[in-house]
Amino acid sequence: MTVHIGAKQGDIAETVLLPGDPYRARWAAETFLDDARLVNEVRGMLGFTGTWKGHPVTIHGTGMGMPSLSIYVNELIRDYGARTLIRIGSCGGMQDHVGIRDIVVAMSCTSISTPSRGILRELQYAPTANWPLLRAAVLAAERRDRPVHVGNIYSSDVFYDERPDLNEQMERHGVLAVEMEAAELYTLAARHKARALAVLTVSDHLKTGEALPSDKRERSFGEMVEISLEAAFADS
Ligand SMILES: O=P(O)(O)O[C@H]1O[C@H](CO)[C@@H](O)[C@H]1O
Ligand SMILES: O=c1cc[nH]c(=O)[nH]1
Repeated sequence: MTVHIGAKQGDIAETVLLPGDPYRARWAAETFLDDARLVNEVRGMLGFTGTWKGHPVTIHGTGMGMPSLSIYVNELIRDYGARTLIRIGSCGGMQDHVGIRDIVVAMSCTSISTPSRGILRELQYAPTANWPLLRAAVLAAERRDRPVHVGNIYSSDVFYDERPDLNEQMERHGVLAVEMEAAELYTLAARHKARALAVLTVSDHLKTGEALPSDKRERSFGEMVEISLEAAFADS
């Protein structure tokens, strides 16, 4: 047990899928895993462990924003031995060609700041996906009949953004979508020699104002879960 995770040693799999929403963790575990059992509910942050095609998998919520994700990912890696960590999140489209419900696979993450800023200081570190996971996820996504976009995303500290000028520059420089966790996930994984990826589904669009309701964010988006599971075990 850790301060924030009540699971016993051995209750967490080496492969962990990480939605921001703990109820999406429950939905994904019930939908995609066999023999899923609750392994954490400290502070209502639900984590489940089961198997997918015989492989042990944990699906654990991170909460919203990089400080919250940092707590769970630090404990999952350092105390429970997680080695492959894939964020399954929602995001806001920032380009005209990125549509609602499209899949975005994050190759790299732009940010203003992350919790690691304190140690990276003046370094403009570029949080980057694990290449074998990225390649496997893109191949898995391309096998489906749904648009997939691969590239740079923006990991923001805020949902209610007040800097349209920055969004304009990011759109101009090809940033595909905005979310709030992946940059710190990639940074922590690099620091601890683990593998990380973010597979996202577009739930909102910054340019058109479209937005899916909360129940769709919690209980749909199955393709990003399947793509993530296929990518995690592509080499096994
Ligand atoms: O759907 P999740 O995974 O929570 O991800 C996105 O949704 C939340 C904001 O509504 C932020 O956590 C953002 O990154
Ligand atoms: O617009 C959005 C949608 C999802 N998540 C975000 O952080 N922003």
